[in-house]
Amino acid sequence: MSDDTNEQPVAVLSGVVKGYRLDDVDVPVLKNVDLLVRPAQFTVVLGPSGSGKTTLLNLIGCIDRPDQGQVMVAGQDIGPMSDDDLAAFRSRHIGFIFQNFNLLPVLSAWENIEYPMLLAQLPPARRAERVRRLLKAVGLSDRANNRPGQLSGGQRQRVAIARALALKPRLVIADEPTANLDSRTGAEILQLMRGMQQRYGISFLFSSHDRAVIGAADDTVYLKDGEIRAIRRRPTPARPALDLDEGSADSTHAAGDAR
Ligand SMILES: Nc1ncnc2c1ncn2[C@@H]1O[C@H](COP(=O)(O)OP(=O)(O)OP(=O)(O)O)[C@@H](O)[C@H]1O
Repeated sequence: MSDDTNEQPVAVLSGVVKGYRLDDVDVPVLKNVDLLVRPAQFTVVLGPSGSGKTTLLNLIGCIDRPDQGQVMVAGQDIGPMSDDDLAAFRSRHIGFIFQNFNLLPVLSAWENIEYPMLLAQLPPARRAERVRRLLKAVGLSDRANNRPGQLSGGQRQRVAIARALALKPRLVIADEPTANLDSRTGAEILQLMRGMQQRYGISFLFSSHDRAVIGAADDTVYLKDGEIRAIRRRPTPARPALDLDEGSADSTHAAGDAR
């Protein structure tokens, strides 16, 4: 690896090759990618359309496996895992945030956040306490019973952030998380994610064209034609992290959000 860090990474890619087969033709997408994703940082992947950003995020998000090379996430090589093991590993270690929020429309904010914990069979009392803390942390305690259709875009993304954190992941993958928000709301969402990242020591890995997201990045990965052309890292001091189930759940959101 060419990356230089003394910290335990959340993901390490070595010699990763990934392509797709279209009409009997192999289309290479990622070509010999080496990357280290630092813990508790904002990492943004930049690149032109078709450069392989989503393909890269899908590998690190354990949605897909490499054709060649190795993808280590939270210290585990995902290549040899069965589909079931990979799915279980993904839900335990990784949260996802999407530009379209992807909330279940018939469920309330509370139920959307609780849903991953139900699937993971957490006991009811633990679920309830964690949903309460997460709603407070994203500034939506008073919207627990609202369904997504009764929330603004920014509030929906807050619910999605809380849901992404429900199983205490080490890594949150956010695909253009501010793309469908106006710039002020996008800035609030960014600030909220920064607060979560610092408070709970979570890594955020973004794909984004939003200048505000790019400007906030600790690490920026430039992808072109399936190759990493440059990595810029800002030195960031390590901070002590809280456990989601411990300490106070004070809101870390920007003022004036609870519209
Ligand atoms: N499932 C698939 N089957 C076939 N080809 C695919 C598949 N997924 C992606 N590709 C191709 O791989 C290349 C890289 O796609 P990818 O979605 O990773 O790019 P991207 O950088 O995220 O692009 P964008 O910014 O437009 O979302 C593109 O040429 C795309 O057409």
